[in-house]
Order: sequence, then structure tokens, then C-alpha cells
Amino acid sequence: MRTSGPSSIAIDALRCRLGEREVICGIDLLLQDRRIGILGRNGSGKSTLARAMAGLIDPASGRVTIDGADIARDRRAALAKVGILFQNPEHQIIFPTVLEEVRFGLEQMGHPKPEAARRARAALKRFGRGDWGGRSTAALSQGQKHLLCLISLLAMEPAVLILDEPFSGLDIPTERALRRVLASYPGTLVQITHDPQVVAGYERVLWIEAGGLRADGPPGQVIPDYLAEMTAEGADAFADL
Ligand SMILES: Nc1ncnc2c1ncn2[C@@H]1O[C@H](COP(=O)(O)OP(=O)(O)OP(=O)(O)O)[C@@H](O)[C@H]1O
Repeated sequence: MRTSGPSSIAIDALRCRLGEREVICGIDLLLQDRRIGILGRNGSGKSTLARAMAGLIDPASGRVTIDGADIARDRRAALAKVGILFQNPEHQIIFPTVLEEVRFGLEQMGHPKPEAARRARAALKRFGRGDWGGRSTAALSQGQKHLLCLISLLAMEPAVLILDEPFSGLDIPTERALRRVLASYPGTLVQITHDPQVVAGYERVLWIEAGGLRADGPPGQVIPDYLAEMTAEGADAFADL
């Protein structure tokens, strides 16, 4: 892999609107850690922040740069710098065959077709799926589709990989297999999750609340406060029933 250490993700006075709503309300962060978790309740703005970090949302104001590249404005740089894995692989897979799917991102990065095909085959082989090239993407199982999305992203060797709860709904062996693939990823991983356990071993955890940063620090500091608040709210809600 090209990347060997953490990238520098700079989020400056970021505000994002969806329709009439301001969903990210002024976030400033400098992230230089290899493993970063993002926690927060439903609707707090985690996915919107992730999309802005991947350059998929044009901020209302402020900006996100990764290693100096403005991710929303410089699409070619964005493709090399950052990849994002969504919860539903159906939203990510667009080609009828596996090889076309893996090759596409590489072509978008500017690799000529033969080089893109060579890299795509090499990536499939690296993950023990050298025989998948001609397979129909529609015929893959859910777990296989997740793996294909992961291989397609890793083939592009992004400096930063953002995971927007990609493994919810997978069975335990499939999730463990995909996590093993990710554990060896040398670049920066940003993992969005509701489950603090998933990011307990990470270097840094961000807690997003109502579009802002509620807490930021090592997991040992942020997770207990997050759990205490979520548990207390759960108890209150139950008392109201
Ligand atoms: N297209 C849209 N137009 C207007 N508001 C939207 C749109 N998409 C999402 N929102 C709202 O923006 C807020 C943040 O959504 P976002 O998906 O970023 O939250 P989240 O923390 O990822 O939530 P979850 O954990 O449920 O996935 C939510 O209140 C949501 O209802």
C-alpha cells in the first residue's frame, strides 16, 4: 500500500445544510490519528460529517482538507485521499461484473484502462478472490457485496478510509473477516458507529451531538461519558412508558 502513516485531516469551521436544516453547525478539528471513532445518537449528524469528510457534500461554509487537499473542490485529489464505505453495498455497487466494479474507481483516478484492470485483478487476488473477476455482482451474497466494496476501495489505496456503519446486519463470521481485512489497513480509519465497543481500542473518539462536537479524546475518557448519558436517557424513556 502507498500509505504508511496517519494523514492530517483538518476540519475548519465546517457547516453543512441539508435542505433547510443546518445539520453540521460549526466543527473545528485536526485529526492526525490512525484510528478514529465517531459516536453519536441517531440523527446527530455523523453520516453528514462523514460525507463532508469524503468530499461528497459541499459545505455551506468552512472546509475539509486531507493532507492539504480541499476534498470537496479537488475531486481527483479526493479520490486518492479518501474512500467511504456505506452501510448498504447496494448503494455503492453499479457495475454488472466484479472486475468492472473494482476497475471503475481506478479509472476515475486516472489510471489507463489496462493498468486499472491490472490493479483490479491484483486487488482481488490479494484478498483471495482472484477468481471473482467475471462474476455477476447481482449474484453475490450480502457479505460478498460488502467485501467487494471494501476491495474496490482498498484497490485505490486511499490515505483515509471512512466507514459509515458498514457492517450492521452482517453475521458474526462475515463481520470478523471484514474487520481482519481492515485491521491491516495502514492508513487512517474513521469509523462511525453506535456501538462504543467497536472503537474502544482506537486512538481517538469523537462524540457528535446535534451537529456539533460534544466530546473529543481517548476512548477511555469519551466512551464512559457517552454510555452514561445514553443509558440514563434509556432509563428515563422507559420510565415514561
Ligand atoms: N436530505 C435531507 N434533508 C434534510 N434533512 C436531512 C436530510 N438527510 C438527513 N437529514 C437530517 O439531518 C440530521 C443528521 O442526519 P445524519 O444522517 O447525518 O445523522 P446520523 O447521526 O448519521 O444518524 P443515524 O445514526 O441515524 O444514521 C438528521 O436529523 C436527519 O433527519
